[in-house]
Amino acid sequence: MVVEHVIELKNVNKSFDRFNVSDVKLQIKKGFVTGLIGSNGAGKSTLIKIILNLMQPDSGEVRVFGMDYANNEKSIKDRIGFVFSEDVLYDDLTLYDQKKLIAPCYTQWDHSVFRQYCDKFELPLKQKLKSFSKGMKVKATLAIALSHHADLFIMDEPTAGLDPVFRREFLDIMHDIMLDGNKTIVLSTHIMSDLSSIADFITYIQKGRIVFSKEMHEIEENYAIVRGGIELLDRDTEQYFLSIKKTSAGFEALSPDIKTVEKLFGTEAVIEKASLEDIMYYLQGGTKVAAVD
Ligand SMILES: Nc1ncnc2c1ncn2[C@@H]1O[C@H](COP(=O)(O)OP(=O)(O)OP(=O)(O)O)[C@@H](O)[C@H]1O
Repeated sequence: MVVEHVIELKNVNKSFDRFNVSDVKLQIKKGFVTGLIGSNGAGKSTLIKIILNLMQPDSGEVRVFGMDYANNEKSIKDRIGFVFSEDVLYDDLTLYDQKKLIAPCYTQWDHSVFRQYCDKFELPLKQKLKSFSKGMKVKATLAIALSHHADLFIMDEPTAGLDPVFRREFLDIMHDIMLDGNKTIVLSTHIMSDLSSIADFITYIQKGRIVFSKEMHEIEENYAIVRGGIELLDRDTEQYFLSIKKTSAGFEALSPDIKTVEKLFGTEAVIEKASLEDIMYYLQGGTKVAAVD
């Protein structure tokens, strides 16, 4: 069976006292990098925990590699490399001992790959993990994630706490992984520039709901910020915007369709391509005037 979608979530719901993940439908394509974006508390980590079966949904279906966790947990986890920015290692162990504990959990653990990454990342194997800096701990988790020939990498803010030089190195490693053609990466991050360089798809989460999942190039080519005088806005023109902010000088608005707004406003408005940051900013703050597909 060829599994085109490495991860598939159907109508997933999860309720906490003050937060709900609502009716999440998500398909992650094999062989691509998907970036999960959303503001603090939007639900990215919760979704990642659900995908990894570290948290169970109240309802809905989660399939990874076409399989469910109820019957295939071990074989699914065997093929996933995960990285969290949170501490997931045992502080009282050395990295060497931590590795000895983890290696048997994976059928394809590769000692030589682990050694290579420890050398590359300059990680001391015989030092207790509590003496590692935050960045060193992330690198250690990354070395582990990369050492068992995983097919799917799931990373929750992997570059948080990493210096700019290593962040670039991290992106190079991600590029190298993707050269294989069969690997898939899902990563959540607040660093939009990282995504512009590696993400093929962007899934945007807001208040526990998926607002959109789109191809990166589609976003880059079509989304626009439009600035102009308030007289340009009326019921007809407003329908081309997802969000409008009115200011004393006029309006600023987000459109998902640069060609149409260019035709509509010509030189009367200033029209620029929108960045991912722009899109998040406007979708969160402006007056919402249309549904995002
Ligand atoms: N176990 C839990 N019990 C109660 N509430 C929870 C639990 N886990 C997460 N939440 C709540 O769910 C919401 C979403 O949290 P989550 O960590 O998924 O967001 P996030 O998008 O990853 O945020 P950030 O970018 O700040 O890391 C928050 O309001 C959080 O308080």
